[in-house]
Amino acid sequence: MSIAATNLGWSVRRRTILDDVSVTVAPGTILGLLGPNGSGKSSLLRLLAGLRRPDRGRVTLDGQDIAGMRRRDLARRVALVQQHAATEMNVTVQDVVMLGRTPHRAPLSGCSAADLAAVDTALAQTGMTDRRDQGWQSLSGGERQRVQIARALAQNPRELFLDEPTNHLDIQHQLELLRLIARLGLTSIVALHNLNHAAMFCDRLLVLEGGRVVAEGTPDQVLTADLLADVFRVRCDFHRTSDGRRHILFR
Ligand SMILES: Nc1ncnc2c1ncn2[C@@H]1O[C@H](COP(=O)(O)OP(=O)(O)OP(=O)(O)O)[C@@H](O)[C@H]1O
Repeated sequence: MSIAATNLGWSVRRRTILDDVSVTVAPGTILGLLGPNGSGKSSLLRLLAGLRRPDRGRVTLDGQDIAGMRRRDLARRVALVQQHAATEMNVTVQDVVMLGRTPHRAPLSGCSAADLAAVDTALAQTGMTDRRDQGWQSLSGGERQRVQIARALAQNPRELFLDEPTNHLDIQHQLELLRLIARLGLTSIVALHNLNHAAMFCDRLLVLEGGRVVAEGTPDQVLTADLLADVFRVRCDFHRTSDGRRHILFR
């Protein structure tokens, strides 16, 4: 297993946000994290990326507990794109993407050829090459989202965690981004609200409700009429896409 979490629990001021959550993701596969608003998806991603310590349970990377890893070592292999990632300073797109190289650079050293090459590749992968000199503040919401993803890719992660990465993107860019994530072949965990995109692009799905895991498995196993009614409070029919994927038709 590349990443595994066992029996994670996290509470804030005696309110339980995550309760007994276990997750494993096989190397090179995509796990879709689903659940209604407030079910704990972002909180779980932050625990998995080591930004918060769980109160109970542990997260391991290739069997090593991340609690014992140096922050820099963790940042060299795990990248998290959070919702509403903001940068207040007056910086260019290239500057933001270069931030992804921080864990790979020696303190106070300049950019190496490898740093510049990684930034070029990340800009190209996200279709932002021709915006590299544009100011961050002047970008649209969708463009900012793509730049944040470029920053994560410049980090050269082996594990990539994305919190609703398709927010703000038009449909073409939503699909392009999900195709890109699938092509990268990284171990990815992606919180998504679009259940059909989850069925199209994820190898496995994990559904949270009230901070607990209520379903886990392949899209066909998880996206059932009963689960959609119980957890998401919607009624639906199903259809198969030409490539055999489950497609939900909401009533
Ligand atoms: N630092 C915090 N302090 C207090 N409550 C928090 C904190 N972080 C998260 N919560 C609460 O935990 C619950 C889960 O939040 P989280 O953001 O993880 O949900 P989510 O599934 O990502 O939601 P959404 O789909 O709306 O983005 C929410 O009720 C939220 O208010």
